[in-house]
Amino acid sequence: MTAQGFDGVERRGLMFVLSSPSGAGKTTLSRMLIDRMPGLKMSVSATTRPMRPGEVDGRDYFFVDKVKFEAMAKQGELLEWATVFDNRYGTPRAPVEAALSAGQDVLFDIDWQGTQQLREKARADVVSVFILPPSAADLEKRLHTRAQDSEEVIRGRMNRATHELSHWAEYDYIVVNQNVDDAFAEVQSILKAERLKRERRIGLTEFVRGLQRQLEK
Ligand SMILES: Nc1nc2c(ncn2[C@@H]2O[C@H](COP(=O)(O)OP(=O)(O)O)[C@@H](O)[C@H]2O)c(=O)[nH]1
Ligand SMILES: Nc1ncnc2c1ncn2[C@@H]1O[C@H](COP(=O)(O)OP(=O)(O)O)[C@@H](O)[C@H]1O
Repeated sequence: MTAQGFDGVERRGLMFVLSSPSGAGKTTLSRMLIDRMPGLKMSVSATTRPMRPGEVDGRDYFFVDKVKFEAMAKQGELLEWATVFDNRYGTPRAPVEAALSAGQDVLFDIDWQGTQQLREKARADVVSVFILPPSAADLEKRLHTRAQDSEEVIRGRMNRATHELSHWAEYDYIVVNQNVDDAFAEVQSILKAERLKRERRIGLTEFVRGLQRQLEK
């Protein structure tokens, strides 16, 4: 699984994970990353939760029923999966493997349970970012302004936020999403720096040898 860096040095593709309590801004930041960062592909999850207004099957999620989800899990088609808010969510394996071997990095919007499973499978290739809301009041306001869930679902998501938050320290980076442009710039810097890490850049030895040969002439 290798990617060509923008400077021509070959490197391993990475798995870039964003997690947060619901409403903190993962979806917003993911869309900005996909639009503005070449070489990054979104992993589209399968879920048993109902589609929200404005969501598109195959773009936001693959919306499947419980029977289909169980069959996918049983046949090893999911790289990881978890139950969140009484619904099942999982990452289809094939598109991730195809993207990585085509030299792309893959972006995941998954919860802490999925992040743990990815880390167990490919620790060195996983870069994880936890997004925090600036305050509980902002989180609640964002869940309301999104206007896509019932009062009851919003209450459930607020109640679960404390549990989600408790996993913040398992992540490599923490970003507070107060101003969305600032938060995006921070997440983008993390990805740019991680792409340059020496241990991912398997083509470096050859590149430096080439430089040395040129210097010796
Ligand atoms: N483990 C795992 N979690 C997922 C996956 N897809 C989405 N999630 C998480 O499930 C939670 C609920 O997602 P969703 O219903 O879209 O609500 P959101 O929190 O408003 O984005 C979020 O924490 C997502 O990150 C997946 O494939 N695997
Ligand atoms: N920095 C921000 N300031 C104000 N509103 C925001 C900010 N970031 C995201 N939002 C809004 O908050 C709502 C929830 O964001 P979303 O990206 O759907 O969160 P998540 O995917 O984590 O559940 C959306 O309506 C989004 O437009």
